[in-house]
Amino acid sequence: MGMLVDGQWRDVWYDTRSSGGQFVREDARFRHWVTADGGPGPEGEGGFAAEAGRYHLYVSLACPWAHRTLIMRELKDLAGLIDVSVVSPYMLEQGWSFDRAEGSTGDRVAGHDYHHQVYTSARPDYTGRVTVPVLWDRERATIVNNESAEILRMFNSAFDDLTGNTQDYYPADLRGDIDAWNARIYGAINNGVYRAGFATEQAAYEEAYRALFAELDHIDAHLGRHRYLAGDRLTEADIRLFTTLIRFDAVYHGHFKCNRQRLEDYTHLPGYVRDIYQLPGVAGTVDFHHIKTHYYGSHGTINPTGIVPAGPDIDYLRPHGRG
Ligand SMILES: N[C@@H](CCC(=O)N[C@@H](CS)C(=O)NCC(=O)O)C(=O)O
Repeated sequence: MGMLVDGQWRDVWYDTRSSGGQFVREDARFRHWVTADGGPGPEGEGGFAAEAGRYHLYVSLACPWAHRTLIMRELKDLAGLIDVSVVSPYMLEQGWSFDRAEGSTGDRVAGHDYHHQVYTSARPDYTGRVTVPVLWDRERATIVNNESAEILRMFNSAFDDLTGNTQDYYPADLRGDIDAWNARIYGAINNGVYRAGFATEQAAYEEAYRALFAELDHIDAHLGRHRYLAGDRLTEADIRLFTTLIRFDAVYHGHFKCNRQRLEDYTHLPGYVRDIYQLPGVAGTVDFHHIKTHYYGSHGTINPTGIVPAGPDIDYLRPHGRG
């Protein structure tokens, strides 16, 4: 664990002292956009046209943010156009690293040993955290974007002419609703589990814990009336929620002390998770070995022994009863 400062790797843990024991997530730094014709995207310069084989996705199978992009890649038939490198599940002194053990792939573009080298090859004097996912452009040899929410949007539409898949997970008529769900789910749930787990003061932990379960309660009730968050259509808001929920009982409940109850103890959330898990292509993106090994094996301050729990034993393929 660490970060780059002026292109030099420093092995430092998150600073929670300056924020009253709270974990504060840093904004991603690379914000360019791939567009169908290479024209400018909403936040970045142009010059990144959608092309088969040009872009590469660096992910961790453990990471819920990277997981979103892997799911969208499946749902949008992008696997043949955008290839993937999978980092080692362990994030230790050098941060994310590359090897070929345990289902990792190594760095398939440049053969780097460490993910921070991907960042410094894009920007030699980079200062900031070194995170996954990263969308890499082979042609310009740089990072296009390292913010999963934006990579998700690009995957949703930029490559449609190449794939012929025009399924829209951010449809214009539902955007207000989707944006509202995303905002509350990011704070209370996606980032909320981390705010609970990485808190270093009791009050900061309890505040995150309360907000997390209040929001899960709210969503569980909502899912009693609707199949998905925005009604009867699966949208990106569901994908963004799913990647946290599928990790909940295996990791966040124990490791991050989110233990008021298990996700499986809710009424509607478990079937909703299975519904999404059973969509074509999704189950193949879920790797519980990487998920558990990463969290329990990488956070020495939280789990010093590195013992990885054997359970839970949950069958995500049993009927979901929704639909
Ligand atoms: N806002 C980013 C966050 C990504 C992120 O924080 N990824 C984690 C893994 S789950 C990471 O790489 N952390 C390394 C670090 O913070 O040093 C996104 O959604 O893409």
